[in-house]
Amino acid sequence: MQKTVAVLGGGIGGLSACYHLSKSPQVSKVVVLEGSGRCGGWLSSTRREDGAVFEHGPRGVRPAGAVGTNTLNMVSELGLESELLPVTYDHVASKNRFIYVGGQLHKMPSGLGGVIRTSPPFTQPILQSVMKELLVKRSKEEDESVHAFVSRRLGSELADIAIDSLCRGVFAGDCRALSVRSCFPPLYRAEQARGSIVLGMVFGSGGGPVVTPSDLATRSSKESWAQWSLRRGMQMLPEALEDVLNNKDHVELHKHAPVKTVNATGSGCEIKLEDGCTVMADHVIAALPAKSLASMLPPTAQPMSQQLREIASVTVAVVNLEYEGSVLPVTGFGHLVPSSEDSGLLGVVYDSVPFPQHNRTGVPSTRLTVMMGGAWFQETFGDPDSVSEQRLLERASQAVTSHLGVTAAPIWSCVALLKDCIPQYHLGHWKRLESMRKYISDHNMPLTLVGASYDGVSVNDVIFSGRTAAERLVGVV
Ligand SMILES: Cc1cc2nc3c(=O)[nH]c(=O)nc-3n(C[C@H](O)[C@H](O)[C@H](O)COP(=O)(O)OP(=O)(O)OC[C@H]3O[C@@H](n4cnc5c(N)ncnc54)[C@H](O)[C@@H]3O)c2cc1C
Ligand SMILES: C=Cc1c2[nH]c(c1C)Cc1[nH]c(c(CCC(=O)O)c1C)Cc1[nH]c(c(C)c1CCC(=O)O)Cc1[nH]c(c(C)c1C=C)C2
Repeated sequence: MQKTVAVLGGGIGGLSACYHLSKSPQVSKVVVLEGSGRCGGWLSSTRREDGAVFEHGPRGVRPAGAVGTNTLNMVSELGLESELLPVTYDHVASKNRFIYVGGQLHKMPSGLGGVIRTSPPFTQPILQSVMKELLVKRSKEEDESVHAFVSRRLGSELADIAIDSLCRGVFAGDCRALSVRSCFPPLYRAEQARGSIVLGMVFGSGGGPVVTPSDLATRSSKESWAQWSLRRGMQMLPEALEDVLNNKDHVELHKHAPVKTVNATGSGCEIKLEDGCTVMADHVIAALPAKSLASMLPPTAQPMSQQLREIASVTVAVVNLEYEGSVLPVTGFGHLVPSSEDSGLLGVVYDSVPFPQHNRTGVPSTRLTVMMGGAWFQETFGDPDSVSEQRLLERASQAVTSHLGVTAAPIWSCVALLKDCIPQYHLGHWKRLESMRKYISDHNMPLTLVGASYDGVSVNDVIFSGRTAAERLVGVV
């Protein structure tokens, strides 16, 4: 029987689900309901008339692994190949990443030399921690914080500085609260399968999907791409998806359509919008933040809503700055700041280094992005609804001056407050997911969960979750 499917949320996860559903002959109609006036969610780029592009959300996608291959396959199908801006592994933006410790920038150790030598701010060679790791016993715990896991296996110095910074640079989160099992599944699996991260990396630890690469994905691995963006910014990706979907007769894409409630009927679902309209569907794919979905479910689904509400998220202030000329004292991807150095200042991306194509044309300039807040937003800036743009701009400019010695004032800036933009997979996240999915199955709910709140926050993970949901629904996997 053919199905009508409603996709709630037109972020990259919802668009990906819709794209894959729209290819199936088993789906007669797909209705996407997006609450805001644009699709794409956190993929948002400002394009200036002089050619400059500024990213407010993601700025680079990794081509590695099955999920990276899957995204490149979609990019190829969308005809975006000529718009790609690849950055290879031998590019300075891939080789140089810095951390700001003790008031100074330090290059993160990389390559064999970096692992053998003692590189400040670390007080011993990383190789020493790696050798000792082989001897550490496997844990019997079902989950552990990222900090506890790394302290136990690699020592507290790496946990306090490197892993603390990494968790801020990916989740804007606190490694003492984040779950290793859910945030870094390959690390967890390596210990479970091989008894060691190092052995897991060398011999593999199983798990993970397999995706057949397109010519584009094959080219990316032959050419050693470390990351990629698009000529007119990451927003090109949802725009291209939207174009394709708008040209399909059986797809309806509604913007300004905030969903209020979702109720299971005997044979499907009734979706009520804020404006009073009703949409009926055989199945619902919810590609919304967990908290938003929780507020839509009926009181009878309280155990499910409760679990959804337990998936926290953090607010990040993203400040784009543009400077006249070349102002950076170092060159690389950017720098991260461990929480012990300055908890409210997460890091600075040197956007002009990986993607100089996004600089304004003609006149030299430097584009930087300062990211602030995350798990430390409230203690640093107070209530997100009360903090002024001026305060955020001043804090960001100050950081550029003190960390990078840039004394000139920015010639252009943009402050964006991204409320609840990155979900936090806290300890026990895997159990919450298992229990929610069991609840859905036990109650025969015509509902699938998609998006960053569940199985990975990267653009690749979210796109893959949309595809998996669509394919499971139509019985491909
Ligand atoms: C600052 C920042 C930097 C990042 N950097 C990177 C990076 O470099 N690389 C990378 O891979 N990933 C990065 N990410 C992560 C990635 O961008 C996100 O995890 C991903 O875009 C989330 O997609 P989503 O579709 O799950 O959710 P969202 O983008 O949140 O989409 C959900 C959609 O649902 C809509 N919605 C909400 N409520 C309702 C309602 N009631 N009714 C209807 N619609 C509703 C929203 O308007 C939104 O469009 C970054 C994220 C942020 C915030
Ligand atoms: C300073 C804050 C942040 C910076 N980027 C993000 C935050 C919160 C968000 C983010 N960055 C990445 C991802 C996707 C993860 C993935 O699995 O692909 C997300 C959600 C990519 C990323 N950025 C950094 C790392 C180490 C990674 C993981 C993938 C990779 O190795 O490329 C480091 C990093 N992020 C930021 C800075 C300033 C920085 C390091 C110098 C900004």
